[in-house]
Amino acid sequence: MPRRLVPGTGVRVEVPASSANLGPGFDTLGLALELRDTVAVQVTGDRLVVEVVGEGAEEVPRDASHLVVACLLEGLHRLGVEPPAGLKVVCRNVVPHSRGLGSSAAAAVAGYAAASALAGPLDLDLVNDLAGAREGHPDNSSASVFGGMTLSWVEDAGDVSRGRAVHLPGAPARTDVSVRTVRLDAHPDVVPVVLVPDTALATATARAALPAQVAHGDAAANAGRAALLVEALARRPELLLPATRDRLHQEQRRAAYPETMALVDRLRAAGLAAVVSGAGPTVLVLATATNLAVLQSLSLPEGWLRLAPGVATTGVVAIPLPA
Ligand SMILES: Nc1ncnc2c1ncn2[C@@H]1O[C@H](COP(=O)(O)OP(=O)(O)O)[C@@H](O)[C@H]1O
Ligand SMILES: N[C@@H](CCOP(=O)(O)O)C(=O)O
Repeated sequence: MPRRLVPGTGVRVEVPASSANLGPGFDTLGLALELRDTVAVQVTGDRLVVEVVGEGAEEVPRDASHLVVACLLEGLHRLGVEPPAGLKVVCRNVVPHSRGLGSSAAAAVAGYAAASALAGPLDLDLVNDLAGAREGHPDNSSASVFGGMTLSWVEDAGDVSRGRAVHLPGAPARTDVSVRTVRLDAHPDVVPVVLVPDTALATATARAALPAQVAHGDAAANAGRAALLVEALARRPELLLPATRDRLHQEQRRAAYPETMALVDRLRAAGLAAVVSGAGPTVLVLATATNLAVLQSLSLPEGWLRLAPGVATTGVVAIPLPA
């Protein structure tokens, strides 16, 4: 028998943006950024009301297909909670959409976290699993869930250690993946700076530009750089420039974001650890106290915005709302 939520029950969720890949850590590494979307959910009378202010307000739907709402309803269903007859969902969006700052992952995390917190204590592992499965790559969503720097991987369906899978009678088939994450603190000298253009690129479009196969040498080179990057980000920021060299995805997507790659090339030539943020077109610079002034002295192309949001050391939080 599904549980029912009492009208008046509510929760406010705050979820950080993320930058994925960080160069060679394709689909694996993420860094949470202190730019937060806020979603307030209240169980009400008889209909769904969705209000949106801020980023994406002109574009996103106001019905059950809204990404936060869809994940919220799916999460409740998986947790054996009857979808309430009425819901008010108020979204205050700060994370730019389709720029490579993990807005869709943040929205999914917000929806699943709200469901989990309404059903009981917030279960971060469950949220990580569901959001990673929905996104199809766990790098952004894990950073939004746990904060800091995250290393995520996916267990195979047959792996006995797959852990937190949820099977409920009547629920849709569970995904055949289980997301695992290790969270690390970035070195305090690392200053993430994002350079955000005024043009959008859907992640799905950028993923479609990737080749189906990669050369063994490129894969081996990336494995080495990704391993080095963990050490550079956590303990030795002076190694960030070589550690952020990628051979698996950035060059392969150059045609999808030529201005982004031109900027990455220019910044790297100036000694800055610049990479494409996620699937672009934003550029992420992992600056340090020693080279921040160089970055600040460089001009940006017309229409680009420079932000230094800082690392979000905490991930998603859920705060109960008074009835
Ligand atoms: N806060 C949000 N609320 C509703 N939908 C969102 C939200 N954030 C992102 N989306 C959806 O996700 C799309 C962007 O996802 P995606 O292409 O993966 O880019 P990003 O790099 O920003 O995650 C938006 O066009 C919108 O459909
Ligand atoms: N690993 C993914 C990351 C996508 O990040 P987003 O912020 O652009 O959604 C990829 O590179 O495709």
